[in-house]
Amino acid sequence: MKSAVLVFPGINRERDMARTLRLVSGQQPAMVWHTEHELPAGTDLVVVPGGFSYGDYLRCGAIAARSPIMDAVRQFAAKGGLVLGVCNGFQILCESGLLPGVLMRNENLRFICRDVFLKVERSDTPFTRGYNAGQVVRVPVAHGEGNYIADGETIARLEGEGRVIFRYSGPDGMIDPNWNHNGAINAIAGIVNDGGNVLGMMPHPENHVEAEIGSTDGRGLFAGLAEVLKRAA
Ligand SMILES: NC(=O)CC[C@H](N)C(=O)O
Repeated sequence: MKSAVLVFPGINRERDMARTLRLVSGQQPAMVWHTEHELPAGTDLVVVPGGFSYGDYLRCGAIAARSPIMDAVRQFAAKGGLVLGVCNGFQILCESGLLPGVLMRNENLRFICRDVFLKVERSDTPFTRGYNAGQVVRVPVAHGEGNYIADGETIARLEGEGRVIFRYSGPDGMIDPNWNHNGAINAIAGIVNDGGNVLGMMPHPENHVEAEIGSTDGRGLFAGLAEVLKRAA
């Protein structure tokens, strides 16, 4: 698995992501600075990590989305390359037009940092092969702007085409406003683009991959990706 982790000023989760990618795939990812115009040759997975790019000024991810490297990511994605965006990475993918919709301030206007439950809606994507459809996983969130929204037509299309991959749920998989900590429409926690090769999600699966840290529930996402890419190689 030849992965590339993008790095922008203010990003702070890139090392957590790189560590997880190395742990699960055995291969060290390339760290790619935002001013680069090209991805390393042979890249088969681009990861846009979490953090506070440009101090969240304007709107989370809005400035990073205009970085030179994002043109290369757009070209990579247009050819079917796999792109994963986590938290600020999800915000950057929305702001760069790679995913529809936008992440607004959390409904309670507070920064929320805690574990949440996620229902995995589909297991037949390259990102969720390590899970079963309907499985509930526990992963952390840490965001101030995780409240996903899009216009009605876009939401209907995402739902109709099965592109909502993760939803905030209760531990039993129940979708209920009480478990939707940020107020996202339809409890949406993660979506894919129309090609199914770009995934954005607010929670941080990279932080729950080791039993010593309390949970390995995030591991399935990376293990599934590593398996898909090993098979393709
Ligand atoms: N952990 C993160 O990536 C946070 C994203 C963004 N800075 C927010 O607060 O919403």
